Amino acid sequence: MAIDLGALYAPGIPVVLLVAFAAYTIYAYFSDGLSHIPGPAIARISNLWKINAAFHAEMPWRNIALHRKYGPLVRIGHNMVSVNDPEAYPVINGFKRVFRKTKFYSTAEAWYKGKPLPTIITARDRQYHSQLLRVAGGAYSIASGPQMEAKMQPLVDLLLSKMNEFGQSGKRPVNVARLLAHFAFDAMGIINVSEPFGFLEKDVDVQGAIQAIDLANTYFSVIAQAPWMHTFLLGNRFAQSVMEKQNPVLNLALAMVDKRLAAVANADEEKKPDKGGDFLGRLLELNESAEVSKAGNKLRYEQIVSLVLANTMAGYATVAIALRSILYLLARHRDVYARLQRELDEAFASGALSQPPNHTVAEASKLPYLDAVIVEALRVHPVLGLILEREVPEGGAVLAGQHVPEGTIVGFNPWVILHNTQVYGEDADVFRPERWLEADETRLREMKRCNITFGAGPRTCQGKNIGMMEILKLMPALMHRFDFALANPGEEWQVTGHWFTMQSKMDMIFTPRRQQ
Ligand code: HEM
Repeated sequence: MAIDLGALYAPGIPVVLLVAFAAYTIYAYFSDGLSHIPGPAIARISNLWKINAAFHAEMPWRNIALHRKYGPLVRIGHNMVSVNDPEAYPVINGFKRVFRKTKFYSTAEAWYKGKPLPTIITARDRQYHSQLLRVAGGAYSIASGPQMEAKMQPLVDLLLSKMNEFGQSGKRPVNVARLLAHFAFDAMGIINVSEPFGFLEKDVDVQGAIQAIDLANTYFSVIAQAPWMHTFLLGNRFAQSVMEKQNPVLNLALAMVDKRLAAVANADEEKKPDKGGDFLGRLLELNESAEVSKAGNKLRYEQIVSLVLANTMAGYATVAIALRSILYLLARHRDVYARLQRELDEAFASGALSQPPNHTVAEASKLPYLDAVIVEALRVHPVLGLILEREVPEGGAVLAGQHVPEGTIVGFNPWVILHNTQVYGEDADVFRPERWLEADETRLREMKRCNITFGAGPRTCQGKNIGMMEILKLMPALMHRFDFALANPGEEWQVTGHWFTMQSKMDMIFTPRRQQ
């Protein structure tokens, strides 16, 4: 009699699968030593929760909701804990016991000559990062000085004239999200090499760089939730042999560096490009200094390119997002708008702000309500929407009273901590600049301590002063020249909850306030 092998094995296969699944679940649940930390069931055994949240571009809001349900520590993936406790802040972001960045960041690296090119933002190795920072640190400070402010002025003027031109003096809606992206990208050309790329002037996405960053933002936000996936997709020699040469942002960075190096090499002493006048000039100058050589920190060509590349990506996206938030939130909150307008008008009338277009960043930074509006807009809508991942070092750590083993991925999502109701009040989700002016001393100190708009600790933002310079240069001039309002006030803007929390669908009408 023939034996039907299929019939014999058929009931066995589901049982084997079930047992294997149960064994994996128990292993995954306990193996990372985090079973005492609460979180959604799926996040306790896999990375599916966070991949799903990133895939749907909803990480900021889902991450906030989890903390409101489970408390200050939430397990959001295998071996990963999201933190929302101000006391854990100095532990994770301290200078003494550094929690290094995770592989999450490596997936954002461009490739150059067949290898990933770590930047000052993505670098995980402490020594490598320190070398970049030791040389470049000085270049970030000079780029926000008065010389740079003067170089930025024509770009501000151009933006205002484009708002008027495209809006036909207040008669047509303007795609302001696009204009601000063009402004912010050109601003990085000025910061790096004193020259805009031409986004604003020509109203084009130069070399498709903005589209490339948008695509990279989507890819990175999802894939970085399980970095091993990157190796099988774009993080390998085969994919990069096709893609490397077609990376428009890398190509822009290479072109900036090559052009400057050629100018330096060819010009006679008197015609040499203004050395300290922009980021790259100052960087090259510092890199040639005896001090840098003596300390063995001299940067190689590709490291210089990586710094210019990092600035271009980070500086464009963050400032574009910040400016969009400020404009949109002002347009939505007319009482705030009116109060800010009064402050600016009085400042122009009294001379506290010089007459446009000559007001300075130093003058604008003294206006309390303008400052509160900017800080509050960046708090309500942080530019980064994912966790700033860090690895718990040897010996583990105590976070929110719980032991977390070494090797665990931990971190703060700016959206979570900046919407923390214990720190910012029960109305933490509301845009209310007054909270920064009304808070008593203790509360204000805590609000500032938890303000990770620009990151924190050893990996804090190097371009903060540059970003603030752009915002403070633009906002008073814009509000002096135009009244602005949403073209479609009945519709919400669109926000992408990825790494860069990009916004769109916020067209506005810009009505000239004075005779031009
Ligand atoms: C409103 C504007 C900006 C905001 C809100 C912002 C925010 C941030 C945040 C949150 C981080 C930390 C990221 C992390 O821990 O993973 C960061 C890092 C960084 N940002 Fe910015 N940024 C802004 C503008 C800029 C500009 C204009 C530049 C360049 C000119 C820049 C260059 C950098 C660099 C180089 C780092 C990495 C620092 C390091 O790891 O050593 N940022 N930024």
